[in-house]
Amino acid sequence: MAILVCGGAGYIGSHTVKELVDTYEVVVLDNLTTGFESLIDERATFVKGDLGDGAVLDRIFTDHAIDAVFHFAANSLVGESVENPLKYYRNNVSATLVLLEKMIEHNVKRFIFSSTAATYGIPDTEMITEETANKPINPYGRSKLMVEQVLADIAHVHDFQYVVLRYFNAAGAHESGTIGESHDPESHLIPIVLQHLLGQREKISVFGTDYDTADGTCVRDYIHVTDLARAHILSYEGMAKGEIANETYNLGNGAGYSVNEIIKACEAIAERKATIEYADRRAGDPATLVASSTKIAAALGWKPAFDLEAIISSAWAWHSK
Ligand SMILES: NC(=O)c1ccc[n+]([C@@H]2O[C@H](COP(=O)([O-])OP(=O)(O)OC[C@H]3O[C@@H](n4cnc5c(N)ncnc54)[C@H](O)[C@@H]3O)[C@@H](O)[C@H]2O)c1
Ligand SMILES: O=c1ccn([C@@H]2O[C@H](COP(=O)(O)OP(=O)(O)O[C@H]3O[C@H](CO)[C@H](O)[C@H](O)[C@H]3O)[C@@H](O)[C@H]2O)c(=O)[nH]1
Repeated sequence: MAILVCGGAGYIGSHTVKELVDTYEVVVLDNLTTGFESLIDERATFVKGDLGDGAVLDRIFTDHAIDAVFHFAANSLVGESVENPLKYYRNNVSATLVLLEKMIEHNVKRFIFSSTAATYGIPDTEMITEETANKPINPYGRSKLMVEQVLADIAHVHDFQYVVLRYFNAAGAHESGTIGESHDPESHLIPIVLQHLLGQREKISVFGTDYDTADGTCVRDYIHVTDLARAHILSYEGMAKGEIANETYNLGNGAGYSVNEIIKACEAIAERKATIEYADRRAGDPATLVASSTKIAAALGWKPAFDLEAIISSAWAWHSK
């Protein structure tokens, strides 16, 4: 049995492929719009193509005995989604519908979906559980929530099971040092700070200092990419064993760090001093997003193995190379 990883040339997808290939046959489908072929483990079969191309999916589902699809492929820049909503609804929703139709047609029954904390919008609680209301405030978050709703509807009428994983802030790099966070352009805080400390950026802009948090900067929950990868494998195996089906889980460390705290932690690991510019708020940023991940811990025994220091150290090792 094989696993199809859509978006397996991207940051989180490629780390998950690396965890999968020891045990499973893996097929990666990616159009390389934001991903890199060099990140894909050579033991996986790579098909360059688009999620929305039914003919490519027909070929993959005919040529390989696919038991499950892990779906990472999406556009995921919040600001861009506000500027260009149709791109997000087309790629994150419409193309996903083609994938789901082809799965049903070819009798592929298991699906793991990369969702996001952005479905919660600006939550009215500091510790977000899966019961916290979904009120996305941008097209990116809405596009992910739409797919979540589609999944519930189709699982109702088809022989089809899914797990939705709502990641908080993915960060860190693979322990082998061979792959790490590679977005171009990079928008995420930790790689930006590390690139600056390596002399690749002039300064760091801190977006907003007047939030209702201890030091005025935004607080986020950073989770190691390998912990995310392992949650996918546990979710798949839980579904395959019949232990879980049609569930939604948060994935975070349960600890919040402010932008200032992240910069300080990066400075300590890199043993270098950053040049910081305090800038205006970035549109669409909630003050605080911290996950309660007790639901997946109870259901599947998932627990993060990496704390903030391990996350930043692994990212520093990758970026320094
Ligand atoms: N990085 C984070 O902190 C974070 C947080 C929450 C959720 N997510 C979600 O996790 C997933 C992976 O994020 P990432 O940071 O690895 O992003 P990424 O951009 O590195 O990876 C996405 C991959 O999907 C591919 N892709 C996009 N559209 C495609 C299409 N139509 N057909 C085929 N391939 C396509 C891209 O080429 C890329 O390789 C996304 O769905 C994202 O929304 C990420
Ligand atoms: O140069 C920078 C970059 C970021 N930040 C701040 O650092 C925090 C973290 O920002 P990231 O861009 O690293 O991450 P986000 O919290 O914005 O986004 C992440 O979580 C979101 C859910 O809320 C989405 O899922 C998204 O895909 C995922 O990357 C935010 O307060 C942001 O304003 C800065 O101050 N300066």
